[in-house]
Amino acid sequence: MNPSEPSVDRPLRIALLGCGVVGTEVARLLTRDADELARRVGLPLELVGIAVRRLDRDRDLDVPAELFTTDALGLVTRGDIDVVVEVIGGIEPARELILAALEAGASVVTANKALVAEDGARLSAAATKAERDLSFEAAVAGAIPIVRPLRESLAGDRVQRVLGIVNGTTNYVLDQMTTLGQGFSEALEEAQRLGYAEADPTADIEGFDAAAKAAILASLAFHTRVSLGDVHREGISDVTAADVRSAAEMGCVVKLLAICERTETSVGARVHPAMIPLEHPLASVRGAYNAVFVESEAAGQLMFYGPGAGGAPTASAILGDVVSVARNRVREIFGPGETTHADLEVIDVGRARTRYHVAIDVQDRAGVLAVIAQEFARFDVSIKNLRQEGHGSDAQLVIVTHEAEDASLAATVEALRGLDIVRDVSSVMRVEGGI
Ligand SMILES: NC(=O)C1=CN([C@@H]2O[C@H](COP(=O)(O)OP(=O)(O)OC[C@H]3O[C@@H](n4cnc5c(N)ncnc54)[C@H](OP(=O)(O)O)[C@@H]3O)[C@@H](O)[C@H]2O)C=CC1
Ligand SMILES: N[C@@H](CC=O)C(=O)O
Repeated sequence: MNPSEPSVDRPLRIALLGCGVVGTEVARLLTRDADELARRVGLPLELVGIAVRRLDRDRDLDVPAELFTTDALGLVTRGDIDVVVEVIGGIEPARELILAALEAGASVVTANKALVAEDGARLSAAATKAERDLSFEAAVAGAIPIVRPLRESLAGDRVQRVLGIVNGTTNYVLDQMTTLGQGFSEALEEAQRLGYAEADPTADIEGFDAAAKAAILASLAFHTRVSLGDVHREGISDVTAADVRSAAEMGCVVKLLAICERTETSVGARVHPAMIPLEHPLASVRGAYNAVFVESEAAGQLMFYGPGAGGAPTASAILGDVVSVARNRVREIFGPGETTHADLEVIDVGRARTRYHVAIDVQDRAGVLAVIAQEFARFDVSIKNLRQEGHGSDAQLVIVTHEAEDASLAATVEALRGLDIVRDVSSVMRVEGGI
């Protein structure tokens, strides 16, 4: 057989698991663009079933009612499915369904970052064993191509750092708070209404979603397995209007960042709010947009930017994967399979190097600055700048440190809290990206 000739000569059958914000758009594009997709793949793609939780729901989708089923397992194991698209979310039943689909001979496309971050190694091994594809471009940063660039385009380079805004909901909320002075709850409700948030928005707000994406990015970028539990995680629920103001006074903006770094022998991944200077490219990432900076040895700095959440943008990434795995099915090939072959130590956030912005409410009396400075020096943390606001019982010191180990910075803050001249350490936030 000529390897460039298709070895399958019938329409490819697609099963869709989930028809919510993302699934609805996937089904819409698959049906609307059927002819065009058939030309790109080499064979027609036929949507043969859509698994949902409830059949009685009103759906804004023009497909035959008989496509819908509540028997997702029956759908993926019926024996003639070529590609399963999983957009249910969460761990179970998504994991069971994906494993069953692979075992039944289907390739799988998923947007499920929670599952890929938690059990990516098992899913990947199952795909390799079944000689099928497992693709998850939509799991990180919505429409932005970043999984494939890390897994394929940069596979010959040495990536040193990945710094990104990878959660659309929290970026939307922080942006609304910063630019419109909107309240936290109001902004979150809006993000939910626009389809950006997870089914349980705690996953967004508390940083779990971004941490899952950081685990996937670090695993791909550094070719070593980084799991969700390895990622240090802080969300944005403690970010106050005062933090946002304080950042603005320093010429900064508050963003929820995912930071993945490697040394010769180790990797680290963390997610937390941070102040970044307005002139930094990530500062201008607005609304539900995402951006991922990649620093690699040979290529230098690369930036990937685009819509990070929402039905249509996410469906775009999924359809890209569908076309890609369908082309492989047509030729009966698969790959590239597991790419995490290095075995680097995953280090704790305490060993990460960063800077802190600290606002300390103090009793303003003689020698107070010396006492505070001494605490920083005791933990080997150097002060970059210090400014005093107010005086007497209203005095506040605002300090920005030089880079130090996160553990030393945390110990300094702990020690400050124990001083009798300190009324409160009212804000502690990491500072990233220069200034
Ligand atoms: N929304 C976004 O912007 C993005 C989402 N993602 C990921 O995409 C996935 C889907 O997200 P989203 O579309 O927003 O989620 P939704 O909550 O909008 O949709 C979930 C869908 O799954 C169906 N479902 C739930 N449980 C089951 C079950 N046990 N069996 C069959 N179907 C079930 C629901 O059925 P029913 O309709 O009957 O309730 C619904 O159709 C998640 O993994 C999410 O993390 C990734 C990138 C962006
Ligand atoms: N809830 C997620 C959706 C996309 O991954 C987000 O807000 O980024």
